[in-house]
Amino acid sequence: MEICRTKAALREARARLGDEGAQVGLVPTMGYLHEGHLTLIRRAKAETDRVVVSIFVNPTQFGPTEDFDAYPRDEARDFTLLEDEGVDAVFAPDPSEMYDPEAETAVEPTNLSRILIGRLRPGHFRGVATVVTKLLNLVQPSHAYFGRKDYQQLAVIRRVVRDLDVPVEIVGVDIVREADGLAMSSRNVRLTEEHRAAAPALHDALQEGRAAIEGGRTVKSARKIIRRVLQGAQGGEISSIDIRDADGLAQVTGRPEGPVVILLAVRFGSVLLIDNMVADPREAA
Ligand SMILES: Nc1ncnc2c1ncn2[C@@H]1O[C@H](COP(=O)(O)OP(=O)(O)OP(=O)(O)O)[C@@H](O)[C@H]1O
Ligand SMILES: CC(C)(CO)[C@@H](O)C(=O)[O-]
Ligand code: BAL
Repeated sequence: MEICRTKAALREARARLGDEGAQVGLVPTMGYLHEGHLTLIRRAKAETDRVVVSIFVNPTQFGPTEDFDAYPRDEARDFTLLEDEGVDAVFAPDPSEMYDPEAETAVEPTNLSRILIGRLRPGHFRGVATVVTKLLNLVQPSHAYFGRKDYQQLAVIRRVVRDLDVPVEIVGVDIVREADGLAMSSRNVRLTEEHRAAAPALHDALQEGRAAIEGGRTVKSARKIIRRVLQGAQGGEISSIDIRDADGLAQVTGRPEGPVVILLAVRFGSVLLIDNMVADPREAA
């Protein structure tokens, strides 16, 4: 596995990997890898000839009071895991390598990046869209893999690629969960024992919300049910409960007629957990 610290080293590795028209899969991550990340990597391995993983805790997607410094990191362990998965190259640059201090260009879908998580984390999706665009330009993959756990992020990236004619196939991968339903996330290690025990309430609430929508309830009624379940989570502070059109994330009211996505954000101490689930009333029993 080639370890690339600079953009120049990455471009050289990419040229070698892409010989004879090989298809290249890119899996962008912020490291501290878990089974969710490994599932993305295995999918990339199955669908492409060569796999590049990036590990970069991107400072520009964190707000000034957010957890950039506290974000968990363990590069040595990550490299071992990637080696074991048969990854061909890893890109792990310092922020100073990634960003020219004089850069003045950014990428941001104007509407999609300002709703939902974009309201909770102003500037977040501008940071994500810009760094992902840079990674796509550097690696020039045929396919790039993203988790559905970050549902809005996936929508933002699809929008960017479509609007800017980026020649890549974006692949969404289902959420990988712990046995008790909690969505895997690098930030889960920062939960206290009490908060960790309460956190599966997000998954419980999503399941109840989905059952309500698929049972013909209105959005308002489903939100009420979800709120009640989340209020039982000791130490959890509800940041947002949203039920939106599953494709474009437009607002939905009344009784949904097509697929919707239920999006939750709950704060436990300084850790913001997010999760989501699609509900389709046409699946009603
Ligand atoms: N449980 C999961 N199931 C599927 N994909 C996941 C899961 N967790 C993360 N991913 C995906 O892995 C990629 C890298 O995510 P990232 O490195 O931010 O990990 P993370 O666990 O989401 O961390 P955090 O949410 O704490 O920032 C993203 O595309 C993300 O959606
Ligand atoms: C896509 C990403 C690697 C961009 O920094 C990040 O937002 C993440 O890990 O989901
Ligand atoms: N996986 C989302 C990255 C972030 O929370 O910044």
